[in-house]
Amino acid sequence: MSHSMIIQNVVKKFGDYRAVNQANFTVEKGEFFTLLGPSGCGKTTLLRMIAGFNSIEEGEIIFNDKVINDIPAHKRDIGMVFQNYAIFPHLSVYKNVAYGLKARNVAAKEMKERVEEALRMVQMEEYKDRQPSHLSGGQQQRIALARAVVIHPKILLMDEPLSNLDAKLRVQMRITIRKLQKQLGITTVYVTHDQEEALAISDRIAIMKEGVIQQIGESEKIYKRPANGFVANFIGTSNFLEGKVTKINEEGLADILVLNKSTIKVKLKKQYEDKVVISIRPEEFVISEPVEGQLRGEVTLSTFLGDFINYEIKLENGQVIEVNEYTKDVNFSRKIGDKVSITTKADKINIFDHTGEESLVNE
Ligand SMILES: Nc1ncnc2c1ncn2[C@@H]1O[C@H](COP(=O)(O)OP(=O)(O)OP(=O)(O)O)[C@@H](O)[C@H]1O
Repeated sequence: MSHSMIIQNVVKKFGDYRAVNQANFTVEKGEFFTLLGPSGCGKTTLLRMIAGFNSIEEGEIIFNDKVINDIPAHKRDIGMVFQNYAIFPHLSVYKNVAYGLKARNVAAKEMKERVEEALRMVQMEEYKDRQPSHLSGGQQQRIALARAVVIHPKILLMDEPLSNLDAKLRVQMRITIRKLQKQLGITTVYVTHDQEEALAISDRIAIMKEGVIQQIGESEKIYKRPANGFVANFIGTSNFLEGKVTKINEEGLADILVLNKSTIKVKLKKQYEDKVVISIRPEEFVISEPVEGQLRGEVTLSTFLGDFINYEIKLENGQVIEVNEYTKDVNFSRKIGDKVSITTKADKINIFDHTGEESLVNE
C-alpha cells in the first residue's frame, strides 16, 4: 500500500466551463503540498473535490491505492481547516475539539487524552474552558487546527486558513502549522493565493492558472527556474526584457542581444532562433558605474530596506526595472539621478520563447 494521494487527469466542469482542467500530480505520504494561484484559478474547486464536496467529471482521485471518487466526504478520513475557522460559537474550546471524536464514538478516557494532546500541540491548553467568542482570531484558528488534527486524519486539507489574520500572526501561525504538520507527518494539501506564504510553508507547490497547473516543484526550484512567464511573474518579482537570439551553435550556446544593446551568452536547451523574453530577478543584477556597450540607466527611486536597497532604474529605452543591492556588498546607497550600468550572470537568468509560454533553459 502506497499511502500517497494521486490526482489523475482530474476535470471539474461547471456547465461548459472547466474550473479544473486535467490536473495530474501525486502527493507523497507526509508531504506538505500547496495549490497556489490567483483568484478564480480553480484551487478551492480542486481542494473541494479531494474533500468530497464537489463531483468529479473526469479522472480519478486515488488514496492508498483506492479510487475515492464516489466515497462520500464524511467517510474519507480527512481533517479540514477553513478561512472562516468554522468553529461552534456555543461550545467551549474543549467541546469544539472533542466534537469529531464524539461523533466517532471514541471512549471518554481516550477522548480526554486526545483533546488535551491536540490543545497542547497548538499551545491552547489553558483556554480549554473558554467560549470561542472570547478568543482572538489567531486563537480561534488554533482551535480549528486542533479540531482538524484530533481525529488523526490521513489527509489534512486547508483552504486559506490564515487569510483572516493580521500579517504578524499569519507568519507565526504558518510556523505553527508547518511544525505540527511535520511532527504528525500528515499528508497535507493547502490552498493559498499568497505566494510568499506558499514558498515558506510547502514541500512542493502546484501553480495554477485558469484551471490548468502550470508547474509543480519545490519552492526554490519554482522561484529560480519558473516554467513560463506567468510563473516568473506570479512568484516574486521578475523584470522582463526583450531579447533576440542572434547566433546559436550545435550545443545550444546562444548569443542573445538584450534590448538591442548588449549581448549575453546563454546555453539553451534546444535550437531556437527568434525573439525571446528574458526574465531577471531584482537580486540577480549587478550595478556599476556606467560602461559603454552595457545596459545603462538612471536611478529614479532608491528605497533602503535594511538588509538590501531596492532601486527603480530607468533604462535608456524608457523601461523601468527593479534592482536589489545587498547592504553588506556596498558602502553607500545610490541616489536618485545617479547614472549606472547593469549586468547580470547568464546562469541566473531565465529565457522564455517569444510568447513567454516555454522556458528555453534547463532546470
Ligand atoms: N458552484 C459553482 N458554479 C459555477 N462556477 C463556479 C462554482 N464554483 C466555482 N466556480 C468557478 O470556478 C472557477 C474557480 O473557482 P475557485 O473557487 O476554485 O477559485 P479559487 O482559485 O479558489 O479562487 P479564490 O482564491 O478567489 O477562492 C471560478 O471561475 C469560479 O467562478
